[in-house]
This record gives sequence, structure tokens and C-alpha cells, in this order.
Amino acid sequence: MTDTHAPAIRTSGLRKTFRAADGGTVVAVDAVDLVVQPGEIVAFLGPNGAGKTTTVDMLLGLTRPDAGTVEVFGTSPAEAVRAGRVSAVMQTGGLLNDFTVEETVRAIAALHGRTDRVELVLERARLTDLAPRRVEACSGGEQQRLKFALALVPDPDLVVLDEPTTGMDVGARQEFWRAMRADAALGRTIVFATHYLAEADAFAERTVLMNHGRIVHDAATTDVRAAYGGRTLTFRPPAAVDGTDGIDADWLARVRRALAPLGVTDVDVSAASLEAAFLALTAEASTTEPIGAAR
Ligand SMILES: Nc1ncnc2c1ncn2[C@@H]1O[C@H](COP(=O)(O)OP(=O)(O)OP(=O)(O)O)[C@@H](O)[C@H]1O
Repeated sequence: MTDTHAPAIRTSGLRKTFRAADGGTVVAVDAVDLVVQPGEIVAFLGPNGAGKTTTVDMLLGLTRPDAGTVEVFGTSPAEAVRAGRVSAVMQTGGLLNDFTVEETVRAIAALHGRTDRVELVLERARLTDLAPRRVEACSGGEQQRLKFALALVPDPDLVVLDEPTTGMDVGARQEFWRAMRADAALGRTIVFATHYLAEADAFAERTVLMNHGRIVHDAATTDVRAAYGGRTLTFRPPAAVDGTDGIDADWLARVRRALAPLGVTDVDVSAASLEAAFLALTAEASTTEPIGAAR
């Protein structure tokens, strides 16, 4: 039975280990407690090997946890996938090169009994103009948008994306997220794994930072940045104090005491980068206990 009040995702004590090539054990995911409410947009951010893909695989029922539980809309992941409530855009996974974009969407729509959604999902993935193009002639970014269109066919409540923009150039990445953003505005729950700090920053309201299989921070993306970065101040000094040996030392001392009366121009205050926060958090995580989930 589907629980209509259940969170989109609830994991408790999730753990997965693998046998390493040297015969030892790799703990890929450890003690992951996570609750994602319907309508949230959440980034799983972490360096290589942090456990993002393994977590995503368990959310989708593709990998069975060694310990702990995972529920999607109050049921097992497999049940949620069967019910069309969750679908995924994975890094790998085949598209048929000989099909056109539209034929691909039609084929999957027919499988789901949702041919009524073909035009709509093409539009949502910004593929309407590319509908007659053969898959093999599509760029990597366009193929990822096609996978996104396929994921939307069953009109899922939750879309899970595993590093969906890997290998795309900046323009393709922006186009992909533009399509995602338009769709997310309609209230879908979106969880995505990414290496790209900028993507979490630009798109996710909440960032779950993973390192060594654990959640090391879980907060509003703006809080992640604010908690660890502070702000950066840059400015241009008056020409009179900018000599061949650098900025006049006396003047710099005065700047430290009081900025305002010194005729400083072009003051630029910028938010601390999420990158700084990320480095601080992952460095911290390797030496201390996890900070733990904030929710
Ligand atoms: N099938 C497997 N067999 C052995 N080890 C594995 C397997 N799958 C994952 N691992 C290991 O588990 C750890 C977590 O891997 P995972 O792919 O979940 O990380 P990730 O955060 O998604 O990394 P990436 O960003 O590089 O994709 C890594 O140390 C990885 O080598």
C-alpha cells in the first residue's frame, strides 16, 4: 500500500559493503539516515568514491543494502518503481542509436501505456525541435535530455539522477538544468548526485554532502556555503598608494583600521564559494566524526 503522507525517501542506517579487489572490504555507504520530503530538490554532493552512486542505486532498488532500510513513498523502491512513482536518469544505460528522439520516447511511452505524454515530455526536456533526429546524431547533452524525457514518461513523483551532466560542456549543462528547473517548478521531487559544486549551488535547495560513505553535512545549500565560507572582499586601492613595490604599507595598515574614509573604489563583496565549504567539510570529515544529518 502506498502511504500518501510518507516522505518521498526515508532511509535508516543504510549500509552497503563491497568486496575489494585485494580481498578486503570496502564500505561504500555507512549509517545513512535521510528523509526527503515531497517537492524537495536535493543534491548529493561528494568526491569520487563518496558513495553517491551506491546510495542512488539503493534508492532505486538496483542494489540491496547490507543493513538498514530504504522506503520510497512508504514502500520498497522496487514497488515505487513498478507503480511509476519514481524513475531515474542514470549515467550509463543504452539508447538505441537507430531510433529518432521521438521514436525512442514513443516506444517507452507505449510500454507504460502513456502515449498521451509523448509531446509533453519532449517539450519538458526541450527536445521538440530535435524530435526527428536520430539518437546517434544527438550530442551527449541531448542524449541525457532524452533520458530525462524518458524518465518523465510515467509522470513520476520522484526523479533520481546520477551525475546527469557528466561529460557535458558548460552550454549543454546549462540547457539540461534549464529543462530540469522548468519541470521541478511543477512540484516533482528531485534528487541528484553530482561532482559539480556549481550545480548543487544553482539548482538544489538542499545539499547532502557525502564523504567516505557517510553524510557529513545535510542542510540548505545556502547554509552549507554560509557556515563554512564567510565572505570575500576585494577592492581597487587609490592609484596614489599603488607603487612599484606594491601597496603602501602604511596605507594598508590604515585600511585594516577603517575602510570607509580611504577612498576605496570598486568594492566587490561576494558570497563564499561552495567550493570552500566543500573542501572544509570533506577535510573535516576525514578527521572527525560525521556532523550528521540536520533533518
Ligand atoms: N561493485 C562494486 N565492487 C566493489 N567496490 C565498489 C563497487 N561499487 C562501488 N564500489 C566502491 O564503493 C565506494 C563508493 O562508490 P560509489 O560509486 O558509490 O561512489 P560515488 O560517490 O558515486 O563516486 P563517483 O563520483 O566516482 O561516481 C568506492 O570506493 C567504490 O570503489
